[in-house]
Amino acid sequence: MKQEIFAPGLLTGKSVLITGGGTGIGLAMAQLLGELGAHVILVARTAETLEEAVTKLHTEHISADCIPVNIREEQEVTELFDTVSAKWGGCDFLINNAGGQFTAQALNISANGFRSVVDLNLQGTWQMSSAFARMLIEKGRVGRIINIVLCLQSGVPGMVHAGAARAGVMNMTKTLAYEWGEHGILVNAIAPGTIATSGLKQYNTDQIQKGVSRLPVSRIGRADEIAMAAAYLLSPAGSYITGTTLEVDGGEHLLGASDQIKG
Ligand SMILES: CCCCCCCCC/C=C/C(=O)SCCNC(=O)CCNC(=O)[C@H](O)C(C)(C)COP(=O)(O)OP(=O)(O)OC[C@H]1O[C@@H](n2cnc3c(N)ncnc32)[C@H](O)[C@@H]1OP(=O)(O)O
Ligand SMILES: NC(=O)C1=CN([C@@H]2O[C@H](COP(=O)(O)OP(=O)(O)OC[C@H]3O[C@@H](n4cnc5c(N)ncnc54)[C@H](OP(=O)(O)O)[C@@H]3O)[C@@H](O)[C@H]2O)C=CC1
Repeated sequence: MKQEIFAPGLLTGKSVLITGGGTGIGLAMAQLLGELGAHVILVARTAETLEEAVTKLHTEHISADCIPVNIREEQEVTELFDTVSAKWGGCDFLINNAGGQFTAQALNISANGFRSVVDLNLQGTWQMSSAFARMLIEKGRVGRIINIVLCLQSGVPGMVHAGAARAGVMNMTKTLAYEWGEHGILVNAIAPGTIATSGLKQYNTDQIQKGVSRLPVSRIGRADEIAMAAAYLLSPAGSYITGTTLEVDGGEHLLGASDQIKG
């Protein structure tokens, strides 16, 4: 199906670095962008998971490599881009997909609990974006960034830390699009709704089903539906789009806070 939507070889000659690329939505993006000809570089903390993903992609004739990195660690991020520069001369696209949180009522979240989620979703995304842009500007190359965020229009009950962090990323997306436009760097975000991945295992299945049944498109989303949005933004069709957040959520952003799950 995907091959019928996007032209074969659409991304040949391009390379894309995907954080959280060894699992779920990140792996689905690696698969589609790789099928379309891109060289994919997967980044996450767990080397074993990354290596399994790369092996799988190689069996599908996709050009893939991986580098274990914790995006919360500034030094590791700096070294990552040194390696990407030295090995491949840089890369064209960055997808900030790594992220997550634990669910808890706001009153049960400590300062450190809040900080750990902000560190991952906001600070980590900032560190990756900043290092990527510096690399491009130094090399005189253009590029694109996609930030994977969260559907948060009505607040995010049970995930105050993640909602706040992702709202920060959505605003950062606009500012960086503005500031880095002159360097030929496009910056956009995709806000997924509820997407069937192993990342959902920490949530109650009945609650997910209940939430999903209230959606205008009353089914759970698929990881490849997020991947197709990313392919669109990274293709020549996305060349005049910057500073926007694309909701791929079956209409979840139209629901009120009372329709959402409490932590
Ligand atoms: C409409 C349809 C709707 C459908 C509804 C479904 C919508 C789902 C939408 C989103 C889906 C996804 O994101 S899917 C992606 C899922 N993947 C993930 O979330 C995994 C990512 N998680 C992580 O990496 C980590 O857990 C992360 C959150 C960053 C924390 O990492 P750390 O190693 O720093 O964590 P720790 O050291 O263990 O803990 C740090 C502090 O947090 C506290 N802490 C940890 N768990 C806690 C908990 N459950 N409750 C309170 N506090 C907690 C600890 O006590 C520590 O605080 P102190 O005790 O004070 O020190
Ligand atoms: N599934 C859903 O319904 C939704 C998901 N999202 C977001 O989409 C993204 C992908 O989620 P999904 O695929 O579902 O779930 P996953 O749990 O599979 O994805 C999270 C990925 O992030 C990586 N990661 C976590 N922390 C770090 C870190 N500090 N440094 C580097 N990598 C890290 C993980 O790998 P490792 O643990 O090896 O580091 C993992 O590959 C996440 O940001 C998630 O919040 C947003 C809305 C809905």
